Amino acid sequence: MSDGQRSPATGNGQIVVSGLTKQYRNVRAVNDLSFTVEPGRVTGFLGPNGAGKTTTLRMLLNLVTPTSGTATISGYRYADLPAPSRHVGAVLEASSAHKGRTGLNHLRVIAAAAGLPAQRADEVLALVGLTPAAKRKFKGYSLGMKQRLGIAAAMLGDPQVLILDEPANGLDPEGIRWMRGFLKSLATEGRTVLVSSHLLSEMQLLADDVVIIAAGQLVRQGPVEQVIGSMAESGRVRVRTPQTDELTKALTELSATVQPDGPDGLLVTGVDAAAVGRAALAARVELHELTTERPDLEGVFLELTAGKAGIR
Ligand SMILES: Nc1ncnc2c1ncn2[C@@H]1O[C@H](COP(=O)(O)OP(=O)(O)OP(=O)(O)O)[C@@H](O)[C@H]1O
Repeated sequence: MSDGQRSPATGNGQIVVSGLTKQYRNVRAVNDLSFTVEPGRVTGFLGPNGAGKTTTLRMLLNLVTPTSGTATISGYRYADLPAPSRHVGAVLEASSAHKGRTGLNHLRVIAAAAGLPAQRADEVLALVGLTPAAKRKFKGYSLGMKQRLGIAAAMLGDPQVLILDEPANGLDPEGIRWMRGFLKSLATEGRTVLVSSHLLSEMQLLADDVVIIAAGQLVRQGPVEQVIGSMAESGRVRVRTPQTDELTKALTELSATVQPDGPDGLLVTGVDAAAVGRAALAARVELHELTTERPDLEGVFLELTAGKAGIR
């Protein structure tokens, strides 16, 4: 609450997912998934379409029953938290509300149902910058305003933990920038912020940590820079040369993997740019370009999830 009151079940805000599995009739949506999410950080939950992100978040929030495994928030299963709405705020899809209701009234109704003071509605509207639209009807809200209203509702109980499913969906660049600043500031206050997304470039700007899943399974978890760095070691070298055949032969002898890239280009993995340059010199091959490609999160993500069908 704004007066600093916290739920008795506040705990540390850590999220622990352990051996979590969800089997639907024909689909194993989540498959023995384990990861942790720390307070004071923004954690990006990444995966291609159908990877199991939404199912995992719904299991965390007790909206879907796991087939096996556990998901806890501050040591409690969501259903066992004494005052869940004061401990965990969630935005699972763009906010829906009674079309004729104003944004402020929408929040007041939710606050009343959760036993929170009506004044909290005004406070959270201000928090998300919607005060000027407080008295406007929901049906006139833009998608960006609806997203903000959803976040405002999630913040009513001043939660330690915030869970958002694709919050940047449909936002314009200004809205995305606002969201980024807002979520970072919540983490700076010591809250746990877990955000699912397939917008990898956005996650690179927003997240401190990432959890990457594909086909229901963990692919990689760690600080963004570490995940990118671990891939950078096996980064690609781009080469342009009029003598592609000679260079391919020389590099293959070094056990490098060489792929053609246009008529005079090669993409080389398994050796660094210096090794490619030395091999070219030794083989008297003329080089027109020699570049190490530093992978960004998008590249890491595609590489890590390659071959794992997202849609199952
Ligand atoms: N209620 C359900 N019944 C049957 N299958 C389901 C159900 N919910 C999800 N699935 C399937 O489980 C898999 C994971 O879906 P989920 O929505 O969790 O993925 P996601 O990573 O959130 O994907 P997206 O980014 O597309 O939202 C998909 O194959 C989906 O079709």
